[in-house]
Amino acid sequence: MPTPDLETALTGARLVEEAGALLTLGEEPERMVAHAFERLGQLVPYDLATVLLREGEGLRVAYAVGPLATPQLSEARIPVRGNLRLQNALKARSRPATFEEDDPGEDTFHGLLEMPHGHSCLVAPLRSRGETFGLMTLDAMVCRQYPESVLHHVGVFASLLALGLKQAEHLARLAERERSLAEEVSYFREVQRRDVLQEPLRAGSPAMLGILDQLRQVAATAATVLITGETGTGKEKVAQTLHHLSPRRDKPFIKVNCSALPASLIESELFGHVKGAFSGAASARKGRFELADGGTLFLDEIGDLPLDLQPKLLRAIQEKEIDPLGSEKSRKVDVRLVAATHADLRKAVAEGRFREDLFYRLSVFPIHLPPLRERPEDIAALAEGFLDRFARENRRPSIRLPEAVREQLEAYAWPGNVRELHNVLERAAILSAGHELRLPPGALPSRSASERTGRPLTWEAQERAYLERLLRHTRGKISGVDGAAALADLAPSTLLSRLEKLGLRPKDFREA
Ligand SMILES: Nc1ncnc2c1ncn2[C@@H]1O[C@H](COP(=O)(O)OP(=O)(O)OP(=O)(O)O)[C@@H](O)[C@H]1O
Repeated sequence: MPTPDLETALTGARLVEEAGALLTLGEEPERMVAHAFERLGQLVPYDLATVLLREGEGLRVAYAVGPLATPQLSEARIPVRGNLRLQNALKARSRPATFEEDDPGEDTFHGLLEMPHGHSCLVAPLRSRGETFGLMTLDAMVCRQYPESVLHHVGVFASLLALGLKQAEHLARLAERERSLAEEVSYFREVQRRDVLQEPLRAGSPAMLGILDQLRQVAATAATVLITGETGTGKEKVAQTLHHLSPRRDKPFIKVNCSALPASLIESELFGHVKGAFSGAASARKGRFELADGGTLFLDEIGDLPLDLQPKLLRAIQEKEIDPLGSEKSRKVDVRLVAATHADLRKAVAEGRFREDLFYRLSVFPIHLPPLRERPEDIAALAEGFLDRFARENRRPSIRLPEAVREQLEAYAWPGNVRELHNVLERAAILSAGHELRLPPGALPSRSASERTGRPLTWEAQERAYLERLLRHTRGKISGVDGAAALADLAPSTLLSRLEKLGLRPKDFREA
């Protein structure tokens, strides 16, 4: 028959063994603490068991279990100042201690719980790497519940509990870090994918060649650049080119479209947020400013940036510092800012929709992209670039741009600018079977004279335009009284040979 002391020692050893197993299971911390304390209760009964973690000058109730664990206790703050027992327990070399609470002022949960005079308490330090990061406490309503003999086992239990808590904390931090890294990696993959498709800026007109010169000069500096121009004129292309010409080319080029995001999201998208900054912010997130650190941040449609965010952007540019949402600390960022807009920012300033100070700060180096109709000399270079890319991407032999088609393209007004040119050429390339580009009928919607450039068409382009209209009118019919030859007052064979010379096929107009 074991003596009571021996029995306590055996139960203690078993308990510590079991608690050790529970605390290294890698369970979610709440469950782990609850399970471990349940085992401990078999050796040292309690009405309240808690884990108190150091926070600022005091302690915070992180976990509380047992019949006395009221909701009021959870997350409650416990002052340490003026409480000698807690101060001693938190000292570097403190050991688990038991005492009877006779001075209500010394009571750990004073003001939170009503405990009888002289009830039993036990406090043990929680340590990691030599630092006491918290305390574990046991309280029982009755007197003399905790004999000195259990202190050793409670001490070993507390060490295991400390290890378990720290492990849980590290695992959570790792998981969070992994999640945020995965997000960054997928973001950069996307950016890189776009960069791989990156094509050089094409220029043939004096205006664009001049802009290219300006880009080379300003690229070397850190100056903010404002690019203006109609939609589709190549503002983003120019911003990318600036980045590639600059010493920042190996760092990220990050784009934010200020009009694509709801106003409520732009702030956190640009500047990031800390965990819990707003409901739904389950974890911290880096903003685009930080993602662009060392590189270039391209703010497209800057005219749509909400007025109340404009001072924050101004501060980011001037102080090179950002304040993530919910954070008390500013962060330094080294970002080259390029902004673009199709809107008239001066007008927006005059109407009070855009801050004047921000406008001046952004337009240190303005670049205006003229509409494509004002620089037809770019069209051949652009078209050849698009056709090369199309052939490469589709593994097709290269497609030539016939002179007559080029002239037609140059005579068109391009309301959608370079983007429209790209789309028209892509469609034409798909429909052209041979090595020469053929514009399908109706590829360039005809516009009223006032919408055109005013530049007279060449003879050939004029002839093509006429013949296309003619064939559309007769739905590809050549002979007969209502055929195209009769209407044009030409012999059918003459008409056919002209059509052939221009690469026009009557059958293309039949279904049109
Ligand atoms: N000079 C150029 N050389 C080669 N490609 C160009 C050039 N200008 C524009 N592009 C191409 O034309 C398309 C439209 O250009 P981009 O997206 O840069 O225009 P944008 O002015 O930023 O348009 P938006 O105002 O609608 O955002 C893109 O595919 C772009 O790569």
